Amino acid sequence: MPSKTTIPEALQITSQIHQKIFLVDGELREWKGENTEVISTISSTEEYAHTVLGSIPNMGEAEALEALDAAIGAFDQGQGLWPTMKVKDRIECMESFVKKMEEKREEVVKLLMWEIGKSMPDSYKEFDRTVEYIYDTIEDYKQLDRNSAKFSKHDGVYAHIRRGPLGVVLCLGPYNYPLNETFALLIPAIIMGNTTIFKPAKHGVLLITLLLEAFQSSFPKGVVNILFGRGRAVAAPIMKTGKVDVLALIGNSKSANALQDQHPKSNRLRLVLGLEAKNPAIILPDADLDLTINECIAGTLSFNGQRCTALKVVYVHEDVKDEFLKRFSEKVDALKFGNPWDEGVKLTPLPEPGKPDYIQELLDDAKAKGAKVKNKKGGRRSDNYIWPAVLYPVTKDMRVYEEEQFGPIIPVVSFTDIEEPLDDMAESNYGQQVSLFGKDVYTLSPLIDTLANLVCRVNLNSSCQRGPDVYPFTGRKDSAQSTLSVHDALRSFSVRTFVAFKDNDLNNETIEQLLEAKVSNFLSTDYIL
Ligand SMILES: O=C[C@H](O)COP(=O)(O)O
Repeated sequence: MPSKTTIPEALQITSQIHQKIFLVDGELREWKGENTEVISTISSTEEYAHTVLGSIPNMGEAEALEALDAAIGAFDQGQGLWPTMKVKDRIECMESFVKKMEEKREEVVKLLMWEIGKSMPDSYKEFDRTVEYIYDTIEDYKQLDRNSAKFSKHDGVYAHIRRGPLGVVLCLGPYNYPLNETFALLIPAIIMGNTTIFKPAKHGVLLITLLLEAFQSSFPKGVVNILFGRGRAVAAPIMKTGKVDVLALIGNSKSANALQDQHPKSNRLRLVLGLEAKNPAIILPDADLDLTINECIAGTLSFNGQRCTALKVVYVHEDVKDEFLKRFSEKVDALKFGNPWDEGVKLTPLPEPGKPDYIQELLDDAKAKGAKVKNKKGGRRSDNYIWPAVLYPVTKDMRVYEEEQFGPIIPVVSFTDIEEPLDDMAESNYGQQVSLFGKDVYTLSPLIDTLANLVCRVNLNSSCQRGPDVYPFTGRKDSAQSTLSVHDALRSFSVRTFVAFKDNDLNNETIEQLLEAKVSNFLSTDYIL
């Protein structure tokens, strides 16, 4: 693992990328219009102020509609193209892509650090986790296909049931996991036989351009179309046509709702959405505080709290509140701030110029309404960074109680009756995960049952997280639509479809011939009988 990266090295990578290229209908096309500068997140520090890493095309309606036409063409042209292609051939395309992607590991990781400020270990983890996700998806897809080889028979009717694609998928990924979360949508959508239009987020976008050629050379034309620009300029015109079958987005519900509203037949639209969350930690009086504090540090502050799964409010029982606040605050102040490649760094620059100002607003609002900053460094500004603030007591009238802060600020609420956090969770607009810290099984057991009906994942004595990627990733209320995971995503991007036939002489003969001919995925699978 390289120990350091430098601006010249980052610029060398970006200068080798042909930054004015986009992918439509199997062609890497040259963009001749306006561009937008990509400024490094590390620019928020004085040392690297205003480092321009490159630029990306500022596309609009014309390119968006060309990409849509290409995706529709690749889906609709019938026999032999992507949706009807033999499963093993589709798998070969995906294997070819992932192999080419693996060759780009070092460059992609460096751009993750420079573009979004993710620490070096976490950047490698994001890349490796994504590659593993693709291989696991391929394996799971093979298994799905193998299982579908079995015929059903009920009341004299045979059925061969498979999973088929839904159509055209518009895929929009987030800046905090520009590779992993985007590909957690894109890869299952593609492998299931859908065709796609993908637009990366505004941060973490150059690293996608590193992979354009791998996409172009691995998949038939029109299967993957990649555009750049603002969501409003690119995604909205596509939605307005009403020709998108799936909106796949990880981001905020405001964008998801706005796009959904553009679709004239939104009742036909499948939604695969990963949205906001306000995951709480609940600390019971008998919790192991050493473990709890470590888990809460990771849960609240990994990648500066810029994770939808981050712990965004801590409920601590009154009996252990003082000790928790003291020790937790000391640990927060002992974390190391620095550039992503610095050894042992836990806090890194924030990507959006407005983010530290927003955190400051939340902090000022809470302080004006009676909360105190419990850690010595809390709220200090250094360059464009704001040091994590541990806030107590936080009350319902404060903005930080309600809003998904998605950054380094930690609201703490104390309770004496467990009904208090449970009522808050029941009233919340969100329902993704919870972390529960405690030991007594007779207290934990009924609580786990209750919590499991309020959120979709209860983490016992551990922080909230999405992975391992084989586990379901979803949420209740405004937190999600559909489920992601290696296994679930294949189902989220497909529909069950089948061929049925009555048991008669003509059919018996026809089926035998179809099985023999092996020309379609139906009634002729390689694994059948
Ligand atoms: O932004 C939300 C991500 O899904 C969080 O994923 P993670 O728990 O793996 O960091």
